[in-house]
Amino acid sequence: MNTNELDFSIQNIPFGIISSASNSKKRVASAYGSNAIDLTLVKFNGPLLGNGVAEKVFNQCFLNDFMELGRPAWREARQTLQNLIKENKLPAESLISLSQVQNHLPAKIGDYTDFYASKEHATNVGTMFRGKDNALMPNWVHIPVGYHGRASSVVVTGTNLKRPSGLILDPTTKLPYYSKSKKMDIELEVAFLVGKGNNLGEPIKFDDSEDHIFGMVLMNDWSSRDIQSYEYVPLGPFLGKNFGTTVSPWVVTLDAMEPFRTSQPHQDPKPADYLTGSSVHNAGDAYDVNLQVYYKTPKSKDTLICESNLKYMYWTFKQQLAHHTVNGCNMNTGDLCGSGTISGPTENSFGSLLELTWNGSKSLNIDGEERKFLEYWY
Ligand SMILES: O=C(O)/C=C/C(=O)CC(=O)CC(=O)O
Ligand SMILES: [Ca+2]
Ligand SMILES: [Mg+2]
Repeated sequence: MNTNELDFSIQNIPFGIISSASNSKKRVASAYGSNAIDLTLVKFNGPLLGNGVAEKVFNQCFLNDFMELGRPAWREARQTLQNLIKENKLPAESLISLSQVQNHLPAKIGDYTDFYASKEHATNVGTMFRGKDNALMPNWVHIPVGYHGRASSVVVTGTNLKRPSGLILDPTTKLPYYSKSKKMDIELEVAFLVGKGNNLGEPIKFDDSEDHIFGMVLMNDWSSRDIQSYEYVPLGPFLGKNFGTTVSPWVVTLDAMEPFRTSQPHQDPKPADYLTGSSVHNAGDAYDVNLQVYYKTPKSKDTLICESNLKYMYWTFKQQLAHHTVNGCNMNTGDLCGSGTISGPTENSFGSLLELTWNGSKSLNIDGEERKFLEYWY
């Protein structure tokens, strides 16, 4: 098999936390081909990771200590691993089949913020919640709109979540009643993890923002639409969102993403200077990454319901980080920032069931079964 075609090619070299049957201790790993690479069993001799530093930061149950070292150290780890792979010198004992490892939450996440960066998603949701004349608020094209989420309920993919209950509106009586959510939804997102933070009062400049981003994970911002649509006025998402958010276990660094750089959607009006920096505006700060959502019922096969792309984000991660800190807000190592639901221009690229079924007004065909939101037996 050509390993360049694998998710875990020599270009990728992601970082994550694993444990295994033979060693139940959580520790830092990378992945190559069909194996995890246990980084506690690899020798790192470089200037930044030698002298016992690697042993210290890789013998941890979260990536935070490694992330705190900064981009030159992340690069050194990546290059060391790429060289060892090329020379076929990875120690045999460091390789564990991915089917034999358990993946864990990659970082200790202190704070979680979720943005709202797809213009198509914001317009679609706004149309459904507020009507088409108030769909996209006038501020949306000037600032990357976001809200503070809840870090405690961010868990690794595969963790079971319970359907939330709460107050939802009865459209006839116009009064809320307590119920299990009947409109359980997903949100297709990519999130970045902050590597190095900033001091309170000292914004991260747009031009420096990439050095503060450790890497990206896939994220599902599970959402209860009936709880959300009742509670969100005027302060925004709360219990409809904070019952669980899942992230992928492997963090893909920005260096791995370099070949996929592309332009973001045209920004008109041109954003404020702190959101564009000194470079030519929109010089390629977006990433071309195909994203897919599959729906599976207990009986069905995996059924493709959405094909989107990370490049549809109107506001880039660099702009989001510059914006988040422009007022002096401090970010810490391990903070998680979600892109916002990544919907594209066509109907099959909508990143939530809310949009794909237009708030339940039409159904999806899942391998012969009809679905609107995530099944609820009334
Ligand atoms: O009230 C609205 O317009 C909707 C807000 C959200 O659903 C927030 C959210 O999670 C943003 C996103 O994922 O793009
Ligand atoms: Ca979201
Ligand atoms: Mg969520």
